[in-house]
Amino acid sequence: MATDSWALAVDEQEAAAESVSAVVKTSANAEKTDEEEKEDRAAQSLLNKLIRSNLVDNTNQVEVLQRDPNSPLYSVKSFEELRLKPQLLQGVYAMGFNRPSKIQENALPLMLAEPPQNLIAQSQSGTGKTAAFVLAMLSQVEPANKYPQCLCLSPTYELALQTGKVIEQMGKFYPALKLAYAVRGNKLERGQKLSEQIVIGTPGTVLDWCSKLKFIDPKKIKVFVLDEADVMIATQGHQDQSIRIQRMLPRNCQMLLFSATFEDSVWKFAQKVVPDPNVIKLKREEETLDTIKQYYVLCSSRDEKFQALCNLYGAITIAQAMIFCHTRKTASWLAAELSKEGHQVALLSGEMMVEQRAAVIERFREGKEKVLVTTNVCARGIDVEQVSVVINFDLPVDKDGNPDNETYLHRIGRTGRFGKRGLAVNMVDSKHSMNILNRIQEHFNKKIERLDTDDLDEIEKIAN
Ligand SMILES: Nc1ncnc2c1ncn2[C@@H]1O[C@H](COP(=O)(O)OP(=O)(O)OP(=O)(O)O)[C@@H](O)[C@H]1O
Repeated sequence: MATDSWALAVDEQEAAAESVSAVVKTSANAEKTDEEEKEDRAAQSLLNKLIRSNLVDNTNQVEVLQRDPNSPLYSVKSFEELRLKPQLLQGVYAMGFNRPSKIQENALPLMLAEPPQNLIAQSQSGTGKTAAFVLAMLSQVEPANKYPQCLCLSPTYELALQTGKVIEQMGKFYPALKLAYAVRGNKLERGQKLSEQIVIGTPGTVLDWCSKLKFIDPKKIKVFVLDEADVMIATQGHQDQSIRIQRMLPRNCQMLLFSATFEDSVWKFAQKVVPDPNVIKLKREEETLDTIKQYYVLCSSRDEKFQALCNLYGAITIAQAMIFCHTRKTASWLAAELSKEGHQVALLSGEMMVEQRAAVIERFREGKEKVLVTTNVCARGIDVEQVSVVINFDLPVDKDGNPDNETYLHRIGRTGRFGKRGLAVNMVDSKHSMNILNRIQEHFNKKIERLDTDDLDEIEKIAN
């Protein structure tokens, strides 16, 4: 098709699509609001926890900023060096941990020092932060004392439960140790005092339990952990509540704060909650487009995009692919069409409960399905490492309709550790999306080649 008539056709198509999307936007299936995006951060974090069974590798150096720059930098290569109580070491080994993770190497000696040190630590999810602070809590707790001594704040009930599970596993050789969940809906009788040694909960309920209801005596807390600080501050009110709780704790209480990211707002918050901190940072591995072959295909309609996709599948062997769509509606349509063609398709959709989403990703990861169709919001922050083919059925744009370069990079980029070659195919169906594609090319200064999916020889070539 000549470019002009293509452009004309897609303009008409786009105008029609826009009127449809206006209807979609006002319906319950509308694109996400900022508020929902914030909730998503908690969901994302939970998803990562649910599907992760191993540590995430990272070859970046750990950056350590010690409160006392004169004290020697101490790092451990084994858990024995930490002189943990025997039942704790037993717990660590029972979890299958042989040696400390990269962040644990530096964080554990600081956290277990005498006197215990305050710490702010940032590293991407899956690098062993939870295990590290659970170890710090368990090494200080006195199971014989029947009152709360360690307090851990989590942004949501579900995240609190996940941390609780780690405490239970790691602490299983402490028979007298008990754990309480300070979460909404967990009602205690007035006047009661908690006997559990570790309390984990969400800021609102913990604050009530420490102040109004007095179930916990904050003055007896020895270790205070604030987990997922970046998710925490995204939730209305959590920041203030956390600060109010922190103010009730004794001066010598150890304060620990963990976050996967470290934007300015998190850093400011961290400094308010953790006095005299040591700071540990582990940079996320940089993703690059260097090992990726990038193409675009010109289409004039959604059906043509689908046809192009079928042609790709007909010509090359694709072990596993991830396909990104802009809306849930397109994603469900595409998944249904691909199933009709006989593909084993998994659909990741925003309506699903977080556990259902985790199950879908898990199955895909295990190779039970070969194609994963998803919207961007659903898959943000989730690494499915083995995927070598990524299709942008719709290009990633932000809410103002500008190219979302960061998402583009995250969808198709590879880090050093998965430096395998990959293939990315972008479907372009309007002047507008061509413009987005051009801006993405400019941003990364990387050429995206045109691919004619009607030409089988050409497709075969790209696979080699
Ligand atoms: N030293 C270790 N050796 C082996 N596995 C470990 C070690 N430390 C943690 N793990 C495992 O690695 C995975 C990620 O650890 P963990 O949950 O502590 O990371 P995290 O940084 O807290 O992640 P998130 O931010 O998602 O909570 C878990 O399955 C955990 O059991």
